[in-house]
Amino acid sequence: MAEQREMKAPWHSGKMLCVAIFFIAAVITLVAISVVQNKPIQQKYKYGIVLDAGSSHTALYIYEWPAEKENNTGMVRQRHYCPVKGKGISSYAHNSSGAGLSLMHCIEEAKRKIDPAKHKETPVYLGATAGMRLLMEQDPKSAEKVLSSVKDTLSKTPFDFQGARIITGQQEGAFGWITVNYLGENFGKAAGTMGALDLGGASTQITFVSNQPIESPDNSMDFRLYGSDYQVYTHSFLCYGKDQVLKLALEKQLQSGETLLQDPCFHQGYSQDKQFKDVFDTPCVKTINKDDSKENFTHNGTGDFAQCQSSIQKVFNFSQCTSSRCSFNGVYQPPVVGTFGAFSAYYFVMNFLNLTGQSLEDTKRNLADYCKTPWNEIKQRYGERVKEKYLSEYCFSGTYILTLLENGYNFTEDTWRDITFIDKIEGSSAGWTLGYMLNLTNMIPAEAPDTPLMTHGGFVILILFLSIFLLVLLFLGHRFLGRPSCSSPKDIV
Ligand SMILES: O=P(O)(O)OP(=O)(O)OP(=O)(O)OC[C@H]1O[C@@H](n2cnc3c(O)ncnc32)[C@H](O)[C@@H]1O
Ligand SMILES: [Ca+2]
Repeated sequence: MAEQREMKAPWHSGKMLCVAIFFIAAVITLVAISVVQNKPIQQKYKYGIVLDAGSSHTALYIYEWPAEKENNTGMVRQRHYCPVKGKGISSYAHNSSGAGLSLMHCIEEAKRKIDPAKHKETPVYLGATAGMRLLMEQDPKSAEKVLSSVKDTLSKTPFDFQGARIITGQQEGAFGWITVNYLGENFGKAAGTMGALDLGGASTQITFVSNQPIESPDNSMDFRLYGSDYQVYTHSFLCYGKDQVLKLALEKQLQSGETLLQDPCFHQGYSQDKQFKDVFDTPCVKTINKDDSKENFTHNGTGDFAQCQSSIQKVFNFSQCTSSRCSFNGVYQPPVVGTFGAFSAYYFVMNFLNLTGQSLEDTKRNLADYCKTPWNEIKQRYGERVKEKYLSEYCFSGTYILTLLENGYNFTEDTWRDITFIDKIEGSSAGWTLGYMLNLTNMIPAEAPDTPLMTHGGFVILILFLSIFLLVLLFLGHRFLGRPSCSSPKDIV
């Protein structure tokens, strides 16, 4: 017995040491595997640049996303925004080289914002919208020259230039819809998608998933995104952006050949001399100035919301419709359904007027009060912080937005509550640019990406659990079998 006891002590401590070493080695190995396999030590980011060459101005957006997760919904975020100084590229029709030059400041900013090691692999796209569509209609040679100028500038940057083109109204609407639903992480979810309302300077888009079959193929787009099928209704109204509609409304009031215009959409006390050519010199205005002996007219305000609304209604044609139902100008539109995000000028204007989140009735009452306010008072209240041109036009723009939504698209007191005026979602601007880039970089899969079997945290817990289980197993083995598992044969005598 004494001999046996003497033999057991060294074997016992040797075995315990052996078990401990085995356990520690197992934990280290498994945790190392978990770190290497389940989570990269350093997140690698990728970047993409889109220039939105709008009718009123150009803006550069930088997007970034973690390289390993580029197919997951909601991973791409806006990293930087740079507004180009001056007007949109279509304003360079008579000085085309200026169009490319105007982008340089934002390109330099992008070079500083993106790691130089990533410049070569960063795609850059330019998409032009309604301003260039109109210029292409009016003066195609100048439009081509402007496009060449921006292509020339962008191809000389260190980035991977992928093209500068005029996008269609359908694309503009559809990519805006993709952007808001990608950022809202609505794809592949049972709750459904959000419609998109974009109001620019020269065109406006409405895009949503209808609950009825779409009667007109021109207004229908099919997508399969993240494992779900979507049939989207979309329409872009060229000339119904807020700058062009202002011209249409002035044209209607100037038709009598008057040189004094009493405009209910501008504040009482507002008075400016304006040139006829600023109203008539656009392909959106089909009539010509009948009396070209006069260059100027005086634009006075009378500040009357109800009269302003009737004057704006005249720019819509509600009488002809060859489909079962129309919005305006004979364009087919199914009834609006679901929630809507309204961005760009919808947001700028309604946010300034403090008219977001109110009922349709309250919105109208408050806008009527605003329009009634004399111009002097408006200037005193806001003149310091808002550009005078924008300030003078908010009554007109707000009334146009209400008329377009209520009389144009047929939103009612009820469905008005489904509209949210939005600027950004999770820090990224609502607009077509993100959806455009996601599409061109193939970052929206048709099927839902495979979900990882387990989260990183879950994996580490599993490893720890397995380690403890191993330890218990070894302990029980020692206790009941009484055999050392890693001693040398010499020890077991
Ligand atoms: O889509 P298109 O029609 O090509 O035009 P855009 O892209 O240039 O149009 P934006 O959405 O940038 O702007 C829409 C309009 O809102 C105007 N705008 C921009 N900022 C504004 C602000 O703070 N307040 C009022 N209006 C503003 C701008 O001049 C345009 O007339
Ligand atoms: Ca736009």
